[in-house]
Amino acid sequence: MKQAVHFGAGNIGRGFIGELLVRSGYEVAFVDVNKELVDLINERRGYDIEIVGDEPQKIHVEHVRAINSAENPEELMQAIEQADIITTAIGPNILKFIAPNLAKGLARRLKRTQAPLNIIACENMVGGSSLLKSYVYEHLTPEERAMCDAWIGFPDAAVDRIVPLQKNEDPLLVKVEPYAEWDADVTQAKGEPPAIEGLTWVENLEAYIERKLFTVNTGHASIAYLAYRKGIKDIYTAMQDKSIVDMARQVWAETGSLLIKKFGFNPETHKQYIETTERRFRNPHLSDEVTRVARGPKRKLGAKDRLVSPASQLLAQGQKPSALATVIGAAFHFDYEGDKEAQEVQQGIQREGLHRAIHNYTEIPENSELFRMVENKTAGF
Ligand SMILES: NC(=O)C1=CN([C@@H]2O[C@H](COP(=O)(O)OP(=O)(O)OC[C@H]3O[C@@H](n4cnc5c(N)ncnc54)[C@H](O)[C@@H]3O)[C@@H](O)[C@H]2O)C=CC1
Ligand SMILES: O=P(O)(O)OC[C@H]1O[C@](O)(CO)[C@@H](O)[C@@H]1O
Repeated sequence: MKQAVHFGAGNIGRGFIGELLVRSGYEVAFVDVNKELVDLINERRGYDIEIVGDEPQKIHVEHVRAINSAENPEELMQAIEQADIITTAIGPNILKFIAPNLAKGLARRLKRTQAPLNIIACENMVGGSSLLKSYVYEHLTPEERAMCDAWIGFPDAAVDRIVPLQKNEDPLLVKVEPYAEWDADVTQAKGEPPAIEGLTWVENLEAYIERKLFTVNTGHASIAYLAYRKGIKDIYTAMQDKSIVDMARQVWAETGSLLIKKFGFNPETHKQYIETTERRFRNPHLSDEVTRVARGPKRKLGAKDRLVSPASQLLAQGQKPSALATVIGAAFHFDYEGDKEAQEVQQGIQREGLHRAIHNYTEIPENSELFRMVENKTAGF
C-alpha cells in the first residue's frame, strides 16, 4: 500500500482527510500528541465515521495506525522517509510546532531518496501549506532547502466539511456532515499530483479558498459571534433566530459581491453556493456548539482571516462592508472563559482600550473608514 502521514488525528483528520486517503489506497499513519488517542488507534487499527443527515451512512475506516510524535520521534522520522504524501489538520497555530520534526525527517529522506513528495496543510486559512513550508525551511540548511525546492511540494489547499466537537461513547467515532470539498493547488505540486478520491487539483486555488473561507467560515463565524451575544449555545438554534440569519445574509451579500467581482463568479452559481452553505448550517442532525465555531477570535480577527480580509478588500473595491463591520464588532465581545484567545483579546481591550485593541488585532489602519466603522459597531454592542 502507498504510505500517508497525517498530522492531527482529530475531527478533520479522522472524519475527512484520513478516510479519503484510505479510500484512495493509502495506509495512514496519524501523528498526534494525544497519548490516549494514539494508543486507541493502534489498539484498534480502525475507527468509524457516521455521516449525519437525511440519508445517514456509516463508514468503517481501516489501514490506519498512529505515532506519538512526543514519545516516538524516530518512528515519525521513518514514516516521513517512506511517505508518499503528508497532510496536516492540526490548526494554523500548531504548524510551527511540527516544523522541526518535519524538517529533520525531510532532510533524512532527501539523503536516502530523491522522489517527489507533496505536503498539504488542510487548515482553515489562506496559504496554510506555504506557511508550513516557511516554518520547515527555518530548520534546514541552505543545501537542504535547495533539495526541498527540487523535490518537496507544499500545495496550498481548501478543506470544507463541518465536523463538530465529538461527544460520543466511542472516543474514535466521528460524526460528520454529508458535504465535503477538498481542493489543492496543482501549480505547487511536485511530480505527478497524487490522485486522491475527493481531492480536486485546481489551478486557481485562491478563488476556491476565498469562496470557501469568505462564505462558509465568514458566515459561520458571523452567526457564532452574534449568537454568543444572545446567549445561544448551538448553531442550529442560532439559525432559528431571524435577526441573526438576516445579518448573516447581509454578510454573504457583501462577501458575495467581493467574490463575484474579484473572481468573475457567475452570480446565480454563487447564490446557490450561499444557499447550500445556509442549508448546511441548518442540519438538525449536527450538534455544533457556538463556542467551537467562534473559537480563536484573535486568529479570526486577523488581517488575513475570514472577517477583516473581505472587509478590507471590499473597502479597496470602493464598497462599504457594513455587515462585516458589525460582526467584527460582535467578535470583540466574545469573552468565553474556556477560550484562551478570547481571554487574551478581552485582556487586551481592558489593558489598552478598545481603540488600540482593534488596531492591534485587526491591523486595520487607524485612519481608515473601516476602522471607524468597526470601532463604532464594537462600542455600540
Ligand atoms: N472541524 C472542522 O469542521 C474543520 C476544521 N478544519 C481545520 O482543521 C484543523 C483541525 O481542526 P479539527 O480537526 O477540528 O481540530 P481537532 O482539535 O479535532 O484536531 C486537531 C488534532 O491535532 C492534534 N495536535 C495538536 N498538536 C499537535 C502536534 N504538535 N502534533 C500532532 N498533532 C497535534 C490534537 O491532539 C488533535 O487531535 C484546523 O485548522 C481547522 O480549522 C477545516 C475544515 C473543517
Ligand atoms: O476551525 P476554525 O478555523 O476555528 O473555524 C471553525 C470553522 O471551521 C469549520 O469547522 C470548517 O470549515 C467550520 O465549521 C467553522 O466555520
